[in-house]
Amino acid sequence: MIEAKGLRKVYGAKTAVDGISFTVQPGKVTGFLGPNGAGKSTTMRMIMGLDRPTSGDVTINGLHYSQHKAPLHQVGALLDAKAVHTSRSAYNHLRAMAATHGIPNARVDEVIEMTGLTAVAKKKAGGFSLGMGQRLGIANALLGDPQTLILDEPVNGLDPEGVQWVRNLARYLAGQGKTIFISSHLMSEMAQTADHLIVIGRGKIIADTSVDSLIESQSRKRTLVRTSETTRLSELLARDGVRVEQNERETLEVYGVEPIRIGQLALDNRVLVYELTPLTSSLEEAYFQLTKDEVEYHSHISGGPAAPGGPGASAVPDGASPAGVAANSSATMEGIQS
Ligand SMILES: Nc1ncnc2c1ncn2[C@@H]1O[C@H](COP(=O)(O)OP(=O)(O)OP(=O)(O)O)[C@@H](O)[C@H]1O
Repeated sequence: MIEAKGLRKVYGAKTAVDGISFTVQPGKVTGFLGPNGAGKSTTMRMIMGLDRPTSGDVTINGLHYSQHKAPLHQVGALLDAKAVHTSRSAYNHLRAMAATHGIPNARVDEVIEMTGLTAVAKKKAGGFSLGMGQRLGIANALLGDPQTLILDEPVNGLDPEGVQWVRNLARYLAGQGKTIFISSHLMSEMAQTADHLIVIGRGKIIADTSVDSLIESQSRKRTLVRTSETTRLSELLARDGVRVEQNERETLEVYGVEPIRIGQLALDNRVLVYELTPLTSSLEEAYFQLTKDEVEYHSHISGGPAAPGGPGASAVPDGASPAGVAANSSATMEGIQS
């Protein structure tokens, strides 16, 4: 279980994460959803002890990352693994990592198999495609058979088969009772993978709910009504203060009331209705509604957003990534190996 309480991270003048509290439960896939710059990666880095919170606290199974005696068995993470630059083969990289943590080679074979890397395991990881790099990052995260898995945008740049694979893996591991926390800026992806969603915008939590409840809470209640007496039914509804729109002939869209109320009103007034269909927003619409004021715009004209390590960044020594964390800098990857 991951528990964050009042978690906050300020970089200079920028509040990346603004006092958020949430719990990520075992046995579920929890999606961490938000537009670019919302604070997802910063939160995940704080969970993994890579960034020190400005205030607040976050624990994994009751302890800070650094307090765990065998962290690799507690939590594995793939953080921002866009590329893996190493001259070692995937196999040797994982073996070196396993050796430093007393993990048997048999587990290396297992994770290579699980992540579909068998055919390329002896090849240099530096030459891997994006998808293979992601798989290696996930293999790395799975090495200690951790109870908790944290994946930051794991499907970015993957082909449909890779996306499906990550989805199945997440669901399989959650089914085994593990805590799975996955970030994404794509609602469509999360809707198919997650049981629960934590939505973040500009460093603040804007929803912490099940996928179904999110749709329910965001969708404006609308009913499609087909009747040959649109004018009469519109007048009857309007008399009750109900908003009605006529889009096509014999078709009304009625807002904010249950279909049964419309049906009853029609029946009481002997108006023939031949269709009453509740309309719900898609999850994508619900997400857009929720985050439309929270999107952060960056100018990329003069160098883009502040680079990590910029003013006010917390001091994490180069190559000091905790074991079990895959990252996209070669320095960090080598730091893990050594
Ligand atoms: N080291 C840093 N120094 C200064 N600002 C930072 C640093 N790291 C992140 N930020 C800023 O904090 C905010 C949150 O960034 P973060 O990377 O956590 O968002 P995100 O939700 O993961 O976004 P994305 O989907 O684009 O990766 C952004 O405005 C970002 O520019």
